Amino acid sequence: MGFRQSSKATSTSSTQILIQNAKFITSKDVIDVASRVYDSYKRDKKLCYTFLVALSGVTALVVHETSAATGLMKGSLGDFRKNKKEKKQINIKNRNVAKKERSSAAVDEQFLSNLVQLGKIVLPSWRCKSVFLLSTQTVMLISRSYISLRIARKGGEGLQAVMERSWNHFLFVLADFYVCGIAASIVNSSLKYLTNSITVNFRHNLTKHVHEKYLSNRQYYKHAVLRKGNLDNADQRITDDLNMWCATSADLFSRTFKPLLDVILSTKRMSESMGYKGLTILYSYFFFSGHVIRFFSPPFSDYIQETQKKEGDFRRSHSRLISHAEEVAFLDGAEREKEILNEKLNQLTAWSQYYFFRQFIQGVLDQYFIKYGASMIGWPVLAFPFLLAKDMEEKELVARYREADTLIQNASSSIGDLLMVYKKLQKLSGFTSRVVDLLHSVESGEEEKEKEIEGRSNGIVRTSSNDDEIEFQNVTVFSPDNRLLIKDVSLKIRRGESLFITGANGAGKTSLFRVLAGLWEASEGVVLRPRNGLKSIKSEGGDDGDVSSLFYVPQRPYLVTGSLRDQILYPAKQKSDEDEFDKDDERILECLARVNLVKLLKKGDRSVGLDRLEHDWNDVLSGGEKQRIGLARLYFHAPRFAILDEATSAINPDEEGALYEEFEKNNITVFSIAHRMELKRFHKKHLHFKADGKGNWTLKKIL
Ligand SMILES: Nc1ncnc2c1ncn2[C@@H]1O[C@H](COP(=O)(O)OP(=O)(O)OP(=O)(O)O)[C@@H](O)[C@H]1O
Repeated sequence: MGFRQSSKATSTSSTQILIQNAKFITSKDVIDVASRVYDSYKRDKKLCYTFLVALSGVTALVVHETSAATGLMKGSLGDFRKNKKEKKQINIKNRNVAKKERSSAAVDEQFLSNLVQLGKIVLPSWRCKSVFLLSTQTVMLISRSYISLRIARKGGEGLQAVMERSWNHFLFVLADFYVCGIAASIVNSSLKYLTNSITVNFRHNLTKHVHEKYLSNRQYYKHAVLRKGNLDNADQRITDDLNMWCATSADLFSRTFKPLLDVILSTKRMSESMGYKGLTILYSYFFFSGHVIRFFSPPFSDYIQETQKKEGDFRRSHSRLISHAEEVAFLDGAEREKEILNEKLNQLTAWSQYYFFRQFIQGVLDQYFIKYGASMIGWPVLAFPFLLAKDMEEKELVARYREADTLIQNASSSIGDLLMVYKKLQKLSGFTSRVVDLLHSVESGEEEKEKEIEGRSNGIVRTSSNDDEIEFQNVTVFSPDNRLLIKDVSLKIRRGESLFITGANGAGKTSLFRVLAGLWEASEGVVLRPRNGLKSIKSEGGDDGDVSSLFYVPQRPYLVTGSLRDQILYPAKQKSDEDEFDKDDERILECLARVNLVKLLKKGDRSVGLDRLEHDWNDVLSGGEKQRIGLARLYFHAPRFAILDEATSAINPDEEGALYEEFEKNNITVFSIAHRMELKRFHKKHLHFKADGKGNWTLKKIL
C-alpha cells in the first residue's frame, strides 16, 4: 500500500492529515483494503451465516406482508369497481391489591403453567407464522451478538493501529468497522420489526381465541348482565390486557435471549485474555445483588393488575356517559357525572403516584447494585490481569485492555439486562394473571353448557316434537338474587293462540321468557319449544338458513352499527348473491312501509336509500321510531312465535291495531307483555302475574 507518513502529522489536525494523505491513496489501495475487509468477513463464518439466514427470514416476511397488503388493496379496489353492492358490504365491514395470601400474579409454578396455557394459544402449531417469526428473531439475535463481538474487537485493533502509527492497519480497521455498522443497523431495525410482528401475531391468535369463547353460550350476557364469575371490564381485558400481554411476552424473549447470549460469548472471549478467576468474582457479585434486589422488590405484578383494574373502571365511566348522553343532558346531570368521573380519576391518579414512587425507590436500588456496583467490581477485575502481565508488549496490552474493557461493559450491561428480566417477568405475570382470569371465566361457560345438556340443572329446556307449540310444565323461576318470581307455571300455547301477559313491575313477566330463551335457568319444570327456536340465523347455516322460530322484540330495540338495511336484517347479514340481495331489499322496503318508516330512506334510488349510514342509530331515531324498526325486523324474519316486551308502548295507539293485524296476516303468534289493557283484544289468552311474592298467577281465555 502506498500510504506515506506526513512530517507535519503531529502539528496538524486529524482531518488535515487525512486530506493530505488522501492524494497518496491509489485505486489499487482502495481495492486492496476492500479485498482485505472481504477476506476478513469470509473468515468470520459464524457471523456471515447467521446474518444471511436472519436476513433471508426478514426478507421473506417483508415480501409476504407486502404482497398480502397489495392483494388486499387490489382486491378491495377490484370489488369496488366490479360490484357496487359488494362495495357497500366492504364499507360496512370497515368500524381489572397487593397483600393477598398468595399473590394471584406471583412469578411461580402457577405462572409457568399459565404461560404454557397461553403459549399453546399463541403458537398453535410448529408451522404457524409466529414460530417462523420467533426462529428468524433467534437467528437475528445470534447475529447481533456476533456483530457486537466484532465491533469490540475492532475497537481494540483500531487502538493498536494508532499505537503502531500504521495508516495501513488503521484504514483497514475503519473500513471493517463501517461494514459492521451497516450490518448492525439492519439487524437492530429487523429485531424491532420482528418483535412488533410477533406481538401482532400473538394478539391476533389470542384475541380470536377469546372471541370464540366469549361469544359462545352467551358468555357476554352471563358476564355483563348476570355478573357470573365476577369478570370486571371484559372489554378492557380483551382490547388492552391481551395486547399488553402479547407485547410484554414478545419483548421478554428478545430481552432474555440476547443478553444471555452476549454474556456467554463475551465471557468466552474475555476468558482468553483475563482467565476465569476475575470473571467468577464478577458473576458471584451479580448473583448476590440479584438476590438482594429480588428480596426488596415490591409485588409489581399485583400493582400492574391493580393499575389495569383502575384504568378499566375509569374508562367504563366514560363509556357510560357516551351511551347515556341524552338522558344525562335532559336531566342536566353534567355536574354529577363530573363528580363520578373525577372520583375515578382521583383513584387512578393516587394509585399511579404510589406505583411510580415504588418504582422510583426500586430504580435507585437497581441502578446502584446493577449499574455502578458492576463497574466498581468490573474495573479491578478487568485491570488486575493486565497489571500483572509484565511481559506483554505495550501496544498489544493497550489493544487487549481496550477490547476487554468493551467486552466487560457489554457483559455487565447484559447481566444487568438479565437481572432486569425479573422485573419484566413480574410485569408479564401481572398481565398473565388478568388474561388467564378472562380465559377461565369465558371457558367456565362451556362446562355449564355441558351440565345443562346432561340435564343436571333442575329446570330443563327441551325441543318439542311439535314446531307449532310452546309449553311450560310446572315452571318455577327465581331471580338471580334468589327471589321467587313465578311458581309452578303450566301452559301450552299453540300457533294462532296469542298470549297477553300482564303484572306489576318486577313481577317476572320478562323473566318467564328469559327462561324460554335459555338466558336464565328455571329452578324447576320443563319448557318445550320449537326446533330451531333459539338458534341464531348464522348457526342455522349462513344466509340461507332457517329463520329463528322464536323472535324477541324489546321495548328499546337493539340498533346495530351499519346501514338502515342492517337494522332490519339483524341478526342476519346481507346476502352476497345479487338476486337474493335484491329480493331482501324488496322485502325490507315492504316491512318499512308497513311500520311507516319509508321517510328514513335516503332520497333517490329506493334501494340506495337502504344504504343510509348513521354513526349511531340510537342518536337519530325517536323512541317510537326505534320500536317501529323492531317491528319491521320482526315482519322481515316472520318467525312462528314472537315475544313483544312492551314493544309498541311508544307507538300511537290508533296505529297498534293495524300493526297487530299484520301479525295475524303473517301467521306470527305473539306473546305480548304490556301494561295497557287495550291490547288485550288482539289475543286469545291472558296470563296475569300477581306479584305477591309467592309466585302466583292466573290464566284466562279472552272471549
Ligand atoms: N340481571 C339481574 N340481576 C338481578 N336481578 C334481576 C336481573 N334481571 C332482573 N332482575 C330482577 O328480576 C325481577 C323480575 O324482572 P322482570 O324483568 O321479569 O320484571 P317484569 O315483570 O318484566 O317487570 P317490568 O314490567 O318492570 O318490565 C325484578 O325484580 C328484577 O329486579
